[in-house]
Amino acid sequence: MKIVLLGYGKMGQQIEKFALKRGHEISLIVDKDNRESLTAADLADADIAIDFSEPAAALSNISLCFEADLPVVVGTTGWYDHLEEVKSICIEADQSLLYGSNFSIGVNIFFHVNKLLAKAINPYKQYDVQVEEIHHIHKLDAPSGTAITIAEGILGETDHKNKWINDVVGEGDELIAKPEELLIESLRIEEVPGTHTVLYSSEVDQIEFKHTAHNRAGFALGAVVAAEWLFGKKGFYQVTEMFDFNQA
Ligand SMILES: NC(=O)C1=CN([C@@H]2O[C@H](COP(=O)(O)OP(=O)(O)OC[C@H]3O[C@@H](n4cnc5c(N)ncnc54)[C@H](OP(=O)(O)O)[C@@H]3O)[C@@H](O)[C@H]2O)C=CC1
Ligand SMILES: O=C(O)C1=N[C@H](C(=O)O)C[C@H](O)C1
Repeated sequence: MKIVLLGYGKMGQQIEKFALKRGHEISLIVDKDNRESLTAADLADADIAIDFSEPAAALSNISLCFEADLPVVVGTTGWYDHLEEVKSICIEADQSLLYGSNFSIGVNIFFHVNKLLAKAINPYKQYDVQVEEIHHIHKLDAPSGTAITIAEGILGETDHKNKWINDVVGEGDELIAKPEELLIESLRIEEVPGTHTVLYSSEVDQIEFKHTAHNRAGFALGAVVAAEWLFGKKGFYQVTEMFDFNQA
């Protein structure tokens, strides 16, 4: 496939390596030198775009791909307040988009087991639940998209919580969650690629369910595999739809 990379930072550069290894061609890299002048015509020659840019850029990049009739895989997080709006536009305009807060296989298994765990613990009211995410200090959004997906997975299976709230440790006063609120605690530490933990605590014990990314390779390979999966399809998809264990 001829791939356009929208964003050429930490992720864009790793995605390029995996795309080339899997026999694809990078037909255009959009970075700070050409992004202001980019038009739909510049994308005409490509088969698919992969966007790992930044929260404020994702919506305009998606619009440009739709205008160019170009399927797009969106790994950028921090724009999910607009998800329903983008979904409607995508479907009405007969376009193709796949998005995911996390493309690694490990985290997608984690998403699946997280729901099973929440369902199993739901009858036992003595356990309170909290989500913790740790990322590098350059991250622009909080909570992480992955933490939001984890929290939504728990909210779908528990009777004890009705919404998530976010506390960024060290920013302002510490936020104390009400019993019905699911706290997502965000920590920013040096160059951590991404660590997510779900904690169930009772007076007598604690259950910890944790995923630690050692590097960004799993995210980057997953994004290329997602592009291969989306190519030739029409419609609006989430990365979870690529995995058989979610279809049961
Ligand atoms: N879904 C997943 O599996 C994963 C998602 N992510 C998400 O991907 C995004 C990018 O992460 P990461 O690569 O680490 O971040 P980086 O900051 O390293 O890279 C982002 C790049 O996007 C560029 N950029 C800014 N605006 C635009 C634009 N309008 N068009 C194209 N490029 C633009 C930035 O350029 P400049 O610096 O010049 O402004 C920067 O080079 C984040 O939202 C992150 O949360 C990250 C890892 C995994
Ligand atoms: O910004 C990052 O680095 C990451 N972002 C994604 C997120 O917000 O969940 C995925 C991964 O955790 C790394």
